Amino acid sequence: MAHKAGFVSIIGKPNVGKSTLMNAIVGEKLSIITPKAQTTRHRILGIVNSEDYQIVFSDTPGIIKPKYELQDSMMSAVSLSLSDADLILFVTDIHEKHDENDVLEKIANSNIPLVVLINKIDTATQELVAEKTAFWQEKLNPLYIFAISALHQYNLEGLLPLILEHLPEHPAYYDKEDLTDRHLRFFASEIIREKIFLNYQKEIPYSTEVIITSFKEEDGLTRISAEIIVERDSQKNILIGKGGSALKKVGTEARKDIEKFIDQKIFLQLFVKVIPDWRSKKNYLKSFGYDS
Ligand SMILES: Nc1nc2c(ncn2[C@@H]2O[C@H](COP(=O)(O)OP(=O)(O)OP(=O)(O)O)[C@@H](O)[C@H]2O)c(=O)[nH]1
Repeated sequence: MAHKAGFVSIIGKPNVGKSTLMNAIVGEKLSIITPKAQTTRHRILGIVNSEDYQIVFSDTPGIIKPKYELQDSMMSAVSLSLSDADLILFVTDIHEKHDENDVLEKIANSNIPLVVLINKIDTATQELVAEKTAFWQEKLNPLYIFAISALHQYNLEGLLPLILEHLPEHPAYYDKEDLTDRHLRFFASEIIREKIFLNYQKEIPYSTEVIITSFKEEDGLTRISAEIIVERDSQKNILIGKGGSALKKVGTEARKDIEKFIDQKIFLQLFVKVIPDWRSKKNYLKSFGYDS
């Protein structure tokens, strides 16, 4: 059999379960998963390798209407991933409302083979599943529709064979040993950001960015320093907490997860820095890796 390789884009609104799905398929915790919307800002690649194929998954930021610069650059990540995909997996939450016709149009008009995944069916009745299946059939006329639960890994078995069927014959794009094209430091920053999302309320998670300023592997120990960027002094105070208690909790939780991920002891130092209005400033966004 000839070798197959290609790109699969996982697309959908925020919080529908894209990261959960990709992680279930890739089998490693590559994307961060939290119960809050829009936690995925970057285009993350997960790669599934075997002797005969290589599937490159991109997990795009949830589809949204751009409100400020940061969201603009998220939308261009979505467009980019539509442009180079061999197959689109459109993920929708079974309970989601479908008011974004512009986005659906973009997908329907892309001429790329389309599979609709109706997710979170563990939270719905059979009648609703049937109703939504008919709705998406009519709306997008996809090649296939699967009713799934990414979280409980239900009805995902058919997905891999279907993807392979639509992958072109092509040599591998990435080294077969690699699981992802991102460096460990990227995952370290994503894990820290996940802990911020889990530990703080309201606007704090959306006003922060994490930058790894140093990542040094020594014998048996990795030393990591990270800056947490916020927009205002008041946010800095909340992040740090009374006597540093809040930041300490984030640091401890992040350290444990990073240690599990890289399978090595780490020493983690966190600093909080205020950059007023960083989300609206293009040059900062660029230095954080959001290139538009
Ligand atoms: N009940 C149920 N919950 C699910 C399922 N799949 C995902 N979730 C939950 O939905 C929430 C969002 O999941 P994510 O995978 O982060 O969603 P996402 O689409 O990647 O979100 P963004 O990164 O914000 O675009 C998490 O709390 C998941 O545990 C499912 O099949 N059933």
